Amino acid sequence: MSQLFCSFHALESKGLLHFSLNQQQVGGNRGVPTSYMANHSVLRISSCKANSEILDGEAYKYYADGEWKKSSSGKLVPIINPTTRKVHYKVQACTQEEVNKVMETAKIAQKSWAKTPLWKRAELLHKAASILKEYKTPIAESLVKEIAKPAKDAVTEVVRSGDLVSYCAEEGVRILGEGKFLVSDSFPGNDRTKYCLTSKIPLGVVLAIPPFNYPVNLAVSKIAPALIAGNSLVLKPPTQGAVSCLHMVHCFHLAGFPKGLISCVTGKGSEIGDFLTMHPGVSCISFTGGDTGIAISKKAGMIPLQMELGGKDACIVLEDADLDLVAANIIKGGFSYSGQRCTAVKVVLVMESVADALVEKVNKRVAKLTVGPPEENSDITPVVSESSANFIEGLVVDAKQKGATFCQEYKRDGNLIWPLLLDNVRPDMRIAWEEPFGPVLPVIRITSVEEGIHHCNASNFGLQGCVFTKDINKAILIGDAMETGTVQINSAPARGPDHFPFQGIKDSGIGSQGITNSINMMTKIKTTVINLPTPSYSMG
Ligand SMILES: NC(=O)c1ccc[n+]([C@@H]2O[C@H](COP(=O)([O-])OP(=O)(O)OC[C@H]3O[C@@H](n4cnc5c(N)ncnc54)[C@H](O)[C@@H]3O)[C@@H](O)[C@H]2O)c1
Repeated sequence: MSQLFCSFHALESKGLLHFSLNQQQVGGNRGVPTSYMANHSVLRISSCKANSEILDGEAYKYYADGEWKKSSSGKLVPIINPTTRKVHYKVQACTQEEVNKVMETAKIAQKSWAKTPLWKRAELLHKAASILKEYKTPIAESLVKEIAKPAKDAVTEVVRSGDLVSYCAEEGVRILGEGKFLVSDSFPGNDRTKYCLTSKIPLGVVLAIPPFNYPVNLAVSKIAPALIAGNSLVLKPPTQGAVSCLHMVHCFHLAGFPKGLISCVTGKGSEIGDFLTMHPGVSCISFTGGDTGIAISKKAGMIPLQMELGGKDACIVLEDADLDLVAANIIKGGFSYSGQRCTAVKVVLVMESVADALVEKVNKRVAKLTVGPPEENSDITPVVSESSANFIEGLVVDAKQKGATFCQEYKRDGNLIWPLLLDNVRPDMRIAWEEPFGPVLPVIRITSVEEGIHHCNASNFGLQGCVFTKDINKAILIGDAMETGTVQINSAPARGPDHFPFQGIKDSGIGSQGITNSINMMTKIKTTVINLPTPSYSMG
């Protein structure tokens, strides 16, 4: 048995090799193992082969035409580990010429994919989902190193992504298997001489651009609906998160999707970003991120756009709320993954009469949050980059100068910022409106519910919001008055479960996500009309 084991410490240090070889060898189109044992020191032979495919020395290759390639640019983009602030990975800096080639092959691959039966498309997606779950360890480890996601949450992100892909395959065969049948005589002046058949057809090439904070989950939430609907897919991963995305794409490669159907191009936004989003070969853009999405929307051509952008999710707390429940949700909603979530609670609007009690309860819980490296599963880990930490600090300094009450001392070490609750924040402070994307949470005391709704609606964002009260009638009225894509009653904002519709209004986005909505968005309706020489009515 021992001769079947191989150990590659160099690769292991890159988070690539974490599986043990056993004798129940392998299945799958490209030699993918059917099962792995997470042994953390050795690896299956087939997995050695697979991983050597995606690495060139220290650098990760990009994926095009079913192959792992080095860019002809000869240049690499470094990925900085937010914890150590040192270069941890390197990815290819793809050129515009390489983007052109990817677009060409994506277009060709899509044509035959559209002719692949729906059940076969679903079957491949199920296969990719199960490989993704088997590969959770190396993908999760990249998430830890690239974006400082706590180790446990990193695994959860990958498993959730596998579930999303499977759910999407199932949902796709149901909703794409149905069309409509219309008859002409329902419209005034018409006899029943026309039968109209509608079906959903693919758009072509979908460009997917996810953000750094959920690079795997927010990539598959675009990839799976695009593929089940018969589109091809070009992925442009975020720089921080690119290696996790490449590992994830490798799972789709191993599942055996046709060549050119999925591509993953890495590189600098400044060199290939605009080139990709304005490329004539792109038929649809699904983007999740910040203000970059607004700029992309203005530059993109006449194609469907799915934009999920920033948020400033308000948490409105009424006098009758269960304050322990509110405090628990503020901690979960405001501080998990160090506040780097689009749906994080980003401003608390609490009735003055219960504000002292709530702030005290939240402070007690803040004191229990652990702060440190993601490898140790700390609650608060370094934010993604130095520039992000500097931005957050700018908001804190502004609040200090304008007289906010600091419930904790402001503390920062490199990219690590300790959790901070700012009480008595006023509307003239930047943090009342801007998205810190860090573990700093403002509390604004309000004297009426209307004041809270007004603050929520005065924001340029409208992603989610939440309201805490025991009075369901009031909750409904307040929820209806809040100009946000979703309102949560008695819980923190959240994107999942992934089949729920998810959308922002105003600067928070265009269109709606969630599995069903994304599949529909990545299709268009085609109709075929059968014209009869004489009217025909069924009698029975
Ligand atoms: N609404 C949502 O569903 C949702 C979910 C997660 C994150 N977000 C938002 O994302 C932001 C944080 O993520 P981020 O910092 O990665 O966002 P970002 O806007 O800086 O980057 C998002 C993506 O755009 C790419 N990009 C940058 N310049 C580009 C260009 N010119 N052309 C094409 N692509 C380009 C980046 O590489 C990245 O992949 C926050 O504002 C957060 O609220 C929103």
